[in-house]
Amino acid sequence: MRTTTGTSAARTVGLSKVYGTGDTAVRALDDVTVELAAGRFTAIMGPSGAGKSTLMHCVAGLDRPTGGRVYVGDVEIGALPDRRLTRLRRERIGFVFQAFNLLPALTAEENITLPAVLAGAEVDRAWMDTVVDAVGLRSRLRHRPAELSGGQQQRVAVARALVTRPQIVFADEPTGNLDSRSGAEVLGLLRTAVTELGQTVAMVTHDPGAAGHADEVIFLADGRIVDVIADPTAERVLDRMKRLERVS
Ligand SMILES: Nc1ncnc2c1ncn2[C@@H]1O[C@H](COP(=O)(O)OP(=O)(O)OP(=O)(O)O)[C@@H](O)[C@H]1O
Repeated sequence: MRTTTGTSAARTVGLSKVYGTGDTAVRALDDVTVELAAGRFTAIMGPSGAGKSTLMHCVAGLDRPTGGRVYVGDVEIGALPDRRLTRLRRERIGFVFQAFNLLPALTAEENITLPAVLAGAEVDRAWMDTVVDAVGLRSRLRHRPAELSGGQQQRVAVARALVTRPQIVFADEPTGNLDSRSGAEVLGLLRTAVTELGQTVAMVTHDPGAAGHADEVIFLADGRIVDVIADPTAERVLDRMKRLERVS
C-alpha cells in the first residue's frame, strides 16, 4: 500500500474475527493484513456484511479479534488489558459517527473538549483554536447540539475527534445523516484535517462520492481485502462497487 511518510498510523497482520461458534459461526474478517498510512485519508468500502465495521472496530480497539494482530502506532493492542486499551483509545484514537453522538446538555465547546477531559489531559489551546477555525465553529461554541444544524453538529464531532491530536480518526458513515451539501462540507473538513493539519483519517462509507475525497480506497468483500484504488474518483469507485456487488 502506498504511503508518503512510510509509517503506519494503524495496521493489522492476519486479522480474523469470527462471531459465534459451530454451525452459526460467521467469519466477519478472514486473514486481513492492511496498513492505514500516517497522514493519509483512507476509505473502506464493500458490500453490506463485507466486514467494514468489524475491521474498524477491531483496529479501534472496540472489539477483540479472534486471530492476528492489530497495531496502533507501534503498540500491539491485542496484548493490552482492558483499562490500558480504554486509555489508548481515549488518547490516541478519534471517532466520528453517523449519528454525531454529542452530549445534548453540553455546549459545542464542552463537547469538543470532553475526550481530552476524560483522558485527564490538558487541552492544548493553540491546537483547539486551529481545529475550531478549521471546522468553522468559532461563532457556535456556546450553542448546544439542539441549536445546531446536522452539518454543524457533525463539524463539532469532527473537532471533538481531532482535539487530542489522535494517531488516527475513524469515521463511520460520517455523512450518512447529512444532506449532500453538509455532507460535502464534512468530507472537505476531513480532507483538510489530513492535508493541512497532518492528521490520519480512516472512513467507512457506502457512498462513492464520499470515497472520492480519500487518498485511497480499500475494498472488502466476504471479510477479505479484494482491491485497493489509489487517488480514487467517484466514478472509478462506483464502477468497482458495481462489479463487487455483482459477484457477492
Ligand atoms: N455482533 C455480531 N454477532 C454476530 N455476527 C455479527 C456481529 N457483528 C457483525 N456480524 C456479522 O459479521 C459480518 C460482517 O459484519 P459488518 O457489520 O462488519 O459488515 P459491514 O461491511 O460493516 O456491513 P454494513 O455495510 O451492512 O454495515 C456480517 O455477516 C454480520 O452479520
